[in-house]
Amino acid sequence: MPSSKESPRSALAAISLAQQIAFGPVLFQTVWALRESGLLAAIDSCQQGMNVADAASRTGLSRYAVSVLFDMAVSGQVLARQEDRVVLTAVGHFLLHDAMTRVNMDFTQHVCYHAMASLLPSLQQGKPVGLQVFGDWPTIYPALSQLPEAAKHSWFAFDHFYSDRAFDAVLPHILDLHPTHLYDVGGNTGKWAMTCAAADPALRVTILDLPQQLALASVAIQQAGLAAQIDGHAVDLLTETPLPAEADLWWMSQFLDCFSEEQIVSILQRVRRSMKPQARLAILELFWDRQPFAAAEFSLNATSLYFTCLANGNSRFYHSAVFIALLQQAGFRIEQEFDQIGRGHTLLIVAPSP
Ligand SMILES: C[S@@+](CC[C@H](N)C(=O)[O-])C[C@H]1O[C@@H](n2cnc3c(N)ncnc32)[C@H](O)[C@@H]1O
Repeated sequence: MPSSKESPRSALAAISLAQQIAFGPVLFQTVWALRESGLLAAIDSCQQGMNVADAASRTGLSRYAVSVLFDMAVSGQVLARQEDRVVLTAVGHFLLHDAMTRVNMDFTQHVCYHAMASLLPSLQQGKPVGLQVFGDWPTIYPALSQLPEAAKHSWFAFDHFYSDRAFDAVLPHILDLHPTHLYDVGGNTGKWAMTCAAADPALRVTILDLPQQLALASVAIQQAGLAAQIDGHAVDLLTETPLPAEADLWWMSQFLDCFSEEQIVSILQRVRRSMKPQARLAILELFWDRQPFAAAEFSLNATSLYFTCLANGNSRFYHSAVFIALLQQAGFRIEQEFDQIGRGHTLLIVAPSP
């Protein structure tokens, strides 16, 4: 995949990439069918590769079905032909075995695929028109607990895949601040709250989130036996409801990217007004400009369009300079900054400006 800084070198390479884009959804569904039918795994298990007849008898698919899948997958460089057999290419190997690729494909198929056909009207109207695939909701957040099972599972797996890996890496930085009461703003299913509570039994954690999310989180917290340390505060951060003011550390992980620039400034200004003078705000975010790999930048920019089409119509993964300017506009200054936490996250420790 060329990065945003490279273009295909020749006209032939460029028109070839253009065809891959033109038929991109077809290749995606081909790989999905290969994976879900068990064909990718079956081919992987045969050292000598697999021919059409063997593949048909292993999967119950017709020879016709196997042959069209094989031909497309060879053209898409997922499979390679060796005489009358096919083997997995390196791309096919990652499509089958790589956990990140699987989580991304599941999210694309179960959450985004049908909705993305409404990208243009979503952009034109500034609303997540694609969300209508799942029902009549203003944003995806109050709908999360009621999505169809496959979409719900894939949404949470996608969200957790990235934040879980960052949580372990970021925990020592947070414990270094010696918080006594932490507000986990947009705490979702309570994973971070539970990670912190388990790491420091003296720490109190309050999750601030929409009531629907708190209901999901409280079940997990009860099950983990951490209800004495973790409580919840139901709040819609997009309303002017007063915020609690007890915490010495406010925490926002993959939260502010759920909002537009104006909403981010408004939320941060309200948090700043509620913060105790010595309190700090820790922000864990993904910035597309701080990714070391072109594929990571590509994935973040693709996910921004999920925000456009399905989440709320006006949010995105930001360029770090844009985001930092919003922090400053809301009256915060950066005290500490750590890049490459987990899978491409950045941790910002910020304080209210004097
Ligand atoms: C992308 S999830 C991040 C979850 C978690 N912090 C993590 O790092 O995995 C965003 C969270 O923000 C919450 N949220 C979205 N809009 C909100 C609002 N207007 N008020 C309060 N919470 C909101 C959602 O319910 C969800 O739990």
